Amino acid sequence: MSLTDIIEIIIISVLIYYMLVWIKDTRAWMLLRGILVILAFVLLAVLFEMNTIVWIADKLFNVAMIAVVVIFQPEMRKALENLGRKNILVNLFNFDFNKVENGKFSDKTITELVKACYEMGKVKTGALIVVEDEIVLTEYERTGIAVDGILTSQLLINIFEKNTPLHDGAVIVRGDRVVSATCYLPLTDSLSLSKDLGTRHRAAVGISEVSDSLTIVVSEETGKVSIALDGELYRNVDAEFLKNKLAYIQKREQDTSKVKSWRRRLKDVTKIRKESNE
Ligand SMILES: Nc1ncnc2c1ncn2[C@@H]1O[C@H](COP(=O)(O)OP(=O)(O)OP(=O)(O)O)[C@@H](O)[C@H]1O
Repeated sequence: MSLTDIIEIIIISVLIYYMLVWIKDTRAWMLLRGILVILAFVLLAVLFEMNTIVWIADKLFNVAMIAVVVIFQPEMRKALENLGRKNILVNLFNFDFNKVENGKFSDKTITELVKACYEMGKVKTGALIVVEDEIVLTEYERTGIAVDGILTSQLLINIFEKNTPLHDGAVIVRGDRVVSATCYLPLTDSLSLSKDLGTRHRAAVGISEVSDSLTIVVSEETGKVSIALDGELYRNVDAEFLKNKLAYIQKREQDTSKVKSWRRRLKDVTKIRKESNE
């Protein structure tokens, strides 16, 4: 056995491990159990030489593979997006062309967001605000009207004011700017979401399932503020909780851009050296 074989075994083991973890974390787990039942059935058919069943199973195999890809398209897409999001790829190939350098939002933006949400809650103005993280939401941004303005509580309150042209749909926030309003988001088909929640909350959970964004919902009915993050809905949160979650997203961005800031620091050092040489 050569060194290459050992490396190959390690790579395949790691890939199988990550695939099993992925299957366990998604709806694919149920599917895998279903497939195992069918495989056991086919195995029995082979053992007892039930040739017609074996022939049907053989013919259905290719169709089943295509069906799996179609059924799990959202999960596969998310898995690939997660792969592309990993620091190694992003930093090696600099794939995040759409991200502005130093694109994380400031503490001021957090304060303005929290202020706007609770002020809108007080007067029961409905709002849906998506705070983008690493995954760029261009395809959803395109469904709305471009705004590209610095985020302030006044701007958000103005956008969501009832009977104004921009109040319907979602606002997308990138860094310290509101990039787009009236955006249409994908709705979740989660059955675990409470029946008393309507499409605004479903849209918030929907976008959190397909991206790493944090979405804030202000209910028009109750004035309560909720957060959707990683497919979970945190209902009726207080200002402190919202602030902490936003700070967590802000820090997470800072963590992923460690290599960038390291590069920037390297550039600065080279610049200082050049200047001192001159
Ligand atoms: N797919 C979507 N993308 C973006 N915004 C949406 C989407 N679906 C609904 N909305 C927004 O939600 C509003 C309707 O909210 P609805 O009353 O159905 O939701 P809700 O979850 O009960 O919220 P609320 O508590 O505010 O009533 C729409 O007017 C629209 O602004």
